[in-house]
Amino acid sequence: MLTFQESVSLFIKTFVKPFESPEKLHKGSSGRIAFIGGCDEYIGAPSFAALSSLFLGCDYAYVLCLSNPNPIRMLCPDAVVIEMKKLYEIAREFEFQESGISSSDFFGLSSRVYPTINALRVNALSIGSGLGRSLAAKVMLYTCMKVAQHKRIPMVVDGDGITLLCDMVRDGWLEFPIKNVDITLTPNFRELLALCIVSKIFESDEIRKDDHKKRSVEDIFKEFMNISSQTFSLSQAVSTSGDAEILSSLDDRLKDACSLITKLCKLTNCSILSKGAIDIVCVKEPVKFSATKSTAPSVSDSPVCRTPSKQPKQPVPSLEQMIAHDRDFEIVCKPVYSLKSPCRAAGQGDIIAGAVSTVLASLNAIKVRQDVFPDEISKRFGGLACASILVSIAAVLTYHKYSIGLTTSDILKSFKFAGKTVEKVSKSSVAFPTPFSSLFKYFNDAVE
Ligand SMILES: NC(=O)C1=CN([C@@H]2O[C@H](COP(=O)(O)OP(=O)(O)OC[C@H]3O[C@@H](n4cnc5c(N)ncnc54)[C@H](O)[C@@H]3O)[C@@H](O)[C@H]2O)[C@@H](O)CC1
Ligand SMILES: Nc1ncnc2c1ncn2[C@@H]1O[C@H](COP(=O)(O)OP(=O)(O)OP(=O)(O)O)[C@@H](O)[C@H]1O
Repeated sequence: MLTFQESVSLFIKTFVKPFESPEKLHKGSSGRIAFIGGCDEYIGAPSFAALSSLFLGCDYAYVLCLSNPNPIRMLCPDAVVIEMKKLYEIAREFEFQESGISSSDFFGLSSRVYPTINALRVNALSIGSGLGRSLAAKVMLYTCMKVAQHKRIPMVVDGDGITLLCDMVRDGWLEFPIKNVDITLTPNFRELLALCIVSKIFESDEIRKDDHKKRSVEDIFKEFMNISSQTFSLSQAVSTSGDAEILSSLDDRLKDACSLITKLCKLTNCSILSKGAIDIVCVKEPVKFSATKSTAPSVSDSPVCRTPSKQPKQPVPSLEQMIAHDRDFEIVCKPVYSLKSPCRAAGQGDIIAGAVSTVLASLNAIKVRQDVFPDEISKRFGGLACASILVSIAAVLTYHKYSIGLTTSDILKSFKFAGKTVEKVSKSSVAFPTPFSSLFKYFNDAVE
């Protein structure tokens, strides 16, 4: 297993490798991604995600939105924007019904949109940025899971997508662990807490046993958020010294957060990039699809709407059962130390979702990179941590320029130089593994 810094550096080295032989490239070689997001309220979020992916080298971005597509087309003319408003309108009728929607109507709606999503030639799906929480959004989430499973492509679930996923598990429509779909979750603090609640992590024996100090998981969460000022300085020290492995000096509470996220990863069977003052990347072995034709993700036959207390038919297995069942379940979970911008402009999470999707699409699209890494986990870890670091650096550099006037659109403009930075670092003679200070310096040079 590679160290943190080795994983990130190797990812940087290999990320731009295909560009060395451009004659072999064609449109889409470096990633084709569909972003499913955007509703009447949120136009910016899917545009941020799609632009972030295009800026990091993705060749082709689709946006499938539940609203009028024209504003997104204006914001993001480089993306192919597909309108799914009809689904929204049909589903809305069911939302007004007293009894909610029946399972057969739900699956009916899903099968109406399945052909549209399945027809897209993509290496990854990314759902949730500004998706809203309508019934149509839920149908899109379920349908994307089916498509991702059928096409055997990675799927990123962000923002409202995570909230809907939690709702569906709570209402008995989906079960954790999610099987046969390669999902990476990118929760913010609130979404992480929702995932923990719905996965019943708080009830697992392992958590109770671990929690000598009898703190509730909510307390651990609060402390996790409160450590930001301490870990912020540690993070800065790591970034400048280039030593990302000073885990011995890690705050105990950050260790708690890592162990919690590792358990969540096991319970959900999803990789996780948890966003906050310190991003935490938790990567599991990518899904091994069974050789036989896969079935849809398990969804029970119960109504999907207005049944908040509906329980899953089968109880979620305990952590011990899962570990016993999945003996070779390998997981790496580490905090990502990086300089952070103190300005919390909304939409930064959407940029991360775009970057993460690009990394996963590119790993999926270009098989040659797979030989360079000793194992799948290091490769994925390097990619996700790299995405987090690049967005953070872009935010810091832009903050230095605009101070509190910083907006997410400004960060995106800087993020356009992430690709150039990665290319320069990969071609430079800086030591391997690359110190983060070098990454920062190259990014700064590129932006200026
Ligand atoms: N311009 C746009 O179109 C934007 C759309 N967005 C989308 O809007 C949807 C909902 O996101 P929202 O940001 O409204 O909802 P969130 O779930 O992120 O936040 C809801 C509330 O949770 C609390 N919260 C969130 N993070 C917290 C933290 N770290 N510590 C303490 N409390 C915290 C805050 O009180 C916040 O108002 C998502 O799909 C997202 O992608 C956002 O990305 C913002 C920008
Ligand atoms: N307290 C913080 N201090 C410094 N940086 C932070 C803090 N919280 C989040 N960030 C940075 O912002 C990024 C996005 O996290 P955030 O919690 O804003 O996600 P989000 O809520 O999904 O964003 P969005 O506004 O797009 O919905 C993180 O990955 C991190 O780099």
